[in-house]
Amino acid sequence: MRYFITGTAGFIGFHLARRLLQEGHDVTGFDGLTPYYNVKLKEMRHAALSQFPAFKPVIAMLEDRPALEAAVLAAKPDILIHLAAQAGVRYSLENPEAYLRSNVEGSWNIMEIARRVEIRHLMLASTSSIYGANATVPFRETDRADEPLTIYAATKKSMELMAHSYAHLHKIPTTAFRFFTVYGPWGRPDMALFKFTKNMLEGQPIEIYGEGNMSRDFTYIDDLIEAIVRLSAVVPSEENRLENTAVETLSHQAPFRVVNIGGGQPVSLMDFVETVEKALGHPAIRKMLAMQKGDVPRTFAAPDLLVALTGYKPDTTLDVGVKAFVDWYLDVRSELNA
Ligand SMILES: O=C(O)[C@H]1O[C@H](OP(=O)(O)OP(=O)(O)OC[C@H]2O[C@@H](n3ccc(=O)[nH]c3=O)[C@H](O)[C@@H]2O)[C@H](O)[C@@H](O)[C@@H]1O
Repeated sequence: MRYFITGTAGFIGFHLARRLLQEGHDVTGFDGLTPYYNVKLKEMRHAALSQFPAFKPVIAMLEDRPALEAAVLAAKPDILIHLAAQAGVRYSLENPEAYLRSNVEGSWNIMEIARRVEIRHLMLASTSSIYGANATVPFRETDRADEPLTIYAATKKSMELMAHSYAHLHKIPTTAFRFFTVYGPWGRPDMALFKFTKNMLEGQPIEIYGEGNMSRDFTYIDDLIEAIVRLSAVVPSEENRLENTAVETLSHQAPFRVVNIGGGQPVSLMDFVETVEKALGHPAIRKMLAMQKGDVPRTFAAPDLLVALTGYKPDTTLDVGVKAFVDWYLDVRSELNA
C-alpha cells in the first residue's frame, strides 16, 4: 500500500514509517526538520529510513501548501497519516504562534489537500492534553474535552473539530487518535525520559515538576505503532459502527471517529523516576519543583474503544520500555552530541 506520513523525522512518524517500510509498503515522508530540538536526531531518523528504497523524503513545512500538495499528488497515497506538529505542552507557553501555524494552519492544509485526492483513510494525531484537568478518570473519548489548559491542547482540539467538518462536507473517512505520553527509543529530547536519562548520565540534577505529584499513562512506542497500524484498517463508516454505543465515538454526521491510544495504566511520576534510576543503576539528584504552568495533574486513558475496534491495547511495562530507551540512548549519545 502507499502511505503519506507527515513528521517522519519526528519520533512517532519515524517508527511508523520504519514499521510500514519493513512490511513492504511505500512511504512518502513529509517533514520540515524544524529546529525545535536537536536537528541531528531528526536527520539520523531520516537517514535510517532512507536505507529503504521505498522511502521518499520530502523536506518542507506544512504551511507551504504548494509543496505539500505537490508531494501528496506525486505520492498518490491510499492512507494519509498526519503526525507532524508543534508538540510539547510547556513550550506552548513560550511560542504559541508555532502551534497555531503548524497544528491549525498546517493541519487545515492537510485537510484541504485530502478533499482533492481520493484517500481511503485520513489519520490525525491528537493528544491526551485535550482532556485538560478533567476530574473523572479514566478519560473517555465521550467525555467533554473543551477546557484545554494550554494553546497546545487548544490547537489539537481545533484540529479535531476542523477534521469533523471536513469529514462531513467532503466524505473523508477520518480517525483522530489521542496519544498518551509516548516514550521509547528515538524519543524526543524535550520529554521527561530523555531529559532524565541525559542528566543522570552527566551527573546533573533532574527537575521533577509538581513536587512529583503527577501521573501519566505512559505508552511505549511499539505499542502505539501497533495500535495505529491496526486502526488504519478500521476505516470509519456506518458499516463498522459498534453495537456498544457507550464507547463508540463514530459521528452521526460524518465518517469520523476519535480514539484514545493508551493502556489505561497510569504511573506516578516518582515511580517513573525510580524506574529510570533502576535502568541506569544509580540514583538521580532530584530537584523538586512546583507544578509547571499548563501541566495537567494526571492522564489516564480508557482503552475500551481501541480494544473494541482492534482487539488490542498497549501493555509493555515501564521497566521494559525504559530499559529499551536507555540502551538506545547509550548507543547513540556520542553521535547525537558530536
Ligand atoms: O501525550 C500527551 O498528551 C503529551 O505527552 C507529552 O507531554 P507530557 O505528559 O508533559 O510528557 P513528558 O514531557 O514526558 O512529561 C512526563 C511527566 O514528567 C514531568 N516532567 C517533565 C520534564 C521534566 O524535566 N520534569 C518533569 O517532572 C511532566 O510534568 C509530566 O508530568 C508530550 O510532550 C506531548 O507532546 C503530548 O501531547
